Amino acid sequence: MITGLINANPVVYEKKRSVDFELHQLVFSSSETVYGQPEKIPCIEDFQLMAMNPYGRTKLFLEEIARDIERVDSEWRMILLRYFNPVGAHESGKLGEDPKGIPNNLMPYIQQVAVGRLPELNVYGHDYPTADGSAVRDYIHVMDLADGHIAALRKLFTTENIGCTAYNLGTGRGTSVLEMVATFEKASGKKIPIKLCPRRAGDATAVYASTEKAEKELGWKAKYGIEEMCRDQWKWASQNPWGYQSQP
Ligand SMILES: O=c1ccn([C@@H]2O[C@H](COP(=O)(O)OP(=O)(O)O[C@H]3O[C@H](CO)[C@@H](O)[C@H](O)[C@H]3O)[C@@H](O)[C@H]2O)c(=O)[nH]1
Repeated sequence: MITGLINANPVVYEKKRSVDFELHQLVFSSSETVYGQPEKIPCIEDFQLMAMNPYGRTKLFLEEIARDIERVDSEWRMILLRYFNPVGAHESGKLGEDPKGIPNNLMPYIQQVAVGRLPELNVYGHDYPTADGSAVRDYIHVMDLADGHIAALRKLFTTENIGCTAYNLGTGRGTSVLEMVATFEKASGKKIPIKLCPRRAGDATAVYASTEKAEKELGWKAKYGIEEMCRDQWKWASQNPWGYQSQP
């Protein structure tokens, strides 16, 4: 029996292929982005879903395809894991994220400012209806995320009638962009210069997870807070300022 774990790549469902490989169990890496601009927070798994940007639509489409497959072929067992915002690195400082080019995401960008590769962080949006005006997300340590996958696989292997079920992988805590910058500055001892910029198109105001379903059904709960996320991200960055490359 093969269990598939796939990320952003589209999955093409081919009956013949699934029979050849006996692939009928799948963990899909979905994303909090499928909640779009939620009317209420925390986000609960049975909320109505929507896409606010092209990336979000890929995740939404793939979730829908997974649900369609399960509806027509009950042999399938699928878990859709909705990652919130994964950050941090392995605590050894040897494994971390190394995006190509200028990073799109907040933490890799902050990290590159801290090591001197970029001059300042553009903070997209300072007029959101949040405590400090910057957008709020649910950041989750990558090691917690990894444990969440193990819990999901256990659930998949032991639950005959799981069907196609979604779980949030988040901490349940919302943190603003400016709070994240301040926490990283503390963890690294580096000043992160910021420039307040207009909102980025396609961004939601505030998104964080309800963790109840994952806690109850997967027996999984995030252990780390933003201090540990920033500590481990900085360990990786300070030991590997140019990621896996030597300095160009
Ligand atoms: O240079 C930057 C980058 C981001 N942000 C803000 O920081 C927040 C978080 O942004 P980002 O790290 O890009 O993540 P999101 O856009 O919230 O989430 C996307 O990126 C995540 C990390 O890959 C995925 O987990 C999500 O599914 C996907 O929706 C947002 O308010 C951004 O506007 C900045 O202010 N400056």
